Amino acid sequence: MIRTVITGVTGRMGSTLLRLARDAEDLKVVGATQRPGGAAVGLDAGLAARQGALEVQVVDDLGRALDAAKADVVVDFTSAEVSVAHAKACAARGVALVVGSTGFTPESTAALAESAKSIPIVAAPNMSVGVNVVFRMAAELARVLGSGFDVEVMEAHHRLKKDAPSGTALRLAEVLAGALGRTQDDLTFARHGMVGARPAHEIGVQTLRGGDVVGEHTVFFFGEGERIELTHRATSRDQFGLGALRAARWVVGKAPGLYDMADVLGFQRSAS
Ligand SMILES: NC(=O)C1=CN([C@@H]2O[C@H](COP(=O)(O)OP(=O)(O)OC[C@H]3O[C@@H](n4cnc5c(N)ncnc54)[C@H](OP(=O)(O)O)[C@@H]3O)[C@@H](O)[C@H]2O)C=CC1
Ligand SMILES: O=C(O)C1=N[C@H](C(=O)O)C[C@H](O)C1
Repeated sequence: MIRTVITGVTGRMGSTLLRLARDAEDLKVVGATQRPGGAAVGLDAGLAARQGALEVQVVDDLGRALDAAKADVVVDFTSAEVSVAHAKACAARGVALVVGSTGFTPESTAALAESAKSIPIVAAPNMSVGVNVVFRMAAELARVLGSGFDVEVMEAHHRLKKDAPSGTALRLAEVLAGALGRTQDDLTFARHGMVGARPAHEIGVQTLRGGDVVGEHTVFFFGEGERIELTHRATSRDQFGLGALRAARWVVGKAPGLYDMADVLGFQRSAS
């Protein structure tokens, strides 16, 4: 049994993860957290996530949850800032970590990498198998099509999403830039006013927000007289959750390092 702690259990992903983990035969949920002052603190985690009772009490501090339960792994979908603090709590106790949070800055990424010097961490902006295949397909298309096609990324998410563009769209843009020999400086995140003709080197990233959209990403390759669109549509959060639990099984017992879903899926080996 892999002893698992889920953070942010009343969140959209936290409650999804709790349901999927309790249904998994090889995982045991031994801890659950919510932010300090959250209404679920002190309640049964299953009931707090609007599911059946689990007999695990929600606590407001990951360190305390880890001290109370001998955990193998923490699965964390909260926010970048909170995930950095959670990584420190895991590093102090030698517990492996899976991070799905997005909105990382270069500073928070560096802080996560610091914790990954003492524990194995899988961090990925999108844990679905489909999206990770799309990353590879997008890079391949960009390489094959080359500079004759204008590349744009568009993402759509529900109205409650806090960060923009999505972590997935940012990763797509980085992957495309890498494949085309371009850099972060070539990414354009908004256009408004007299912006002039589109420079060939640009990679545009556009954000839509509304309703209950789970997550949609399209890469457009606009050519002369033709275009290619590569789209992934998530219609359920379960694929993110199942991917995260696959990462949780994989990461336990690995050497310290910062890993990606590509490592989990066997696409590459790139601990840093
Ligand atoms: N990698 C992937 O595949 C995916 C990544 N994501 C990312 O995961 C993150 C969460 O998304 P989502 O579930 O939709 O967001 P939610 O806002 O629904 O969930 C986040 C939860 O974390 C809780 N939280 C905040 N601070 C703490 C803390 N200190 N300790 C414990 N819990 C805390 C929040 O509580 P409260 O609301 O009370 O503040 C909330 O319940 C986002 O960054 C999102 O982009 C989402 C889907 C897939
Ligand atoms: O916040 C979300 O909902 C999602 N966030 C991730 C992102 O920012 O890429 C992944 C997924 O699309 C859902």
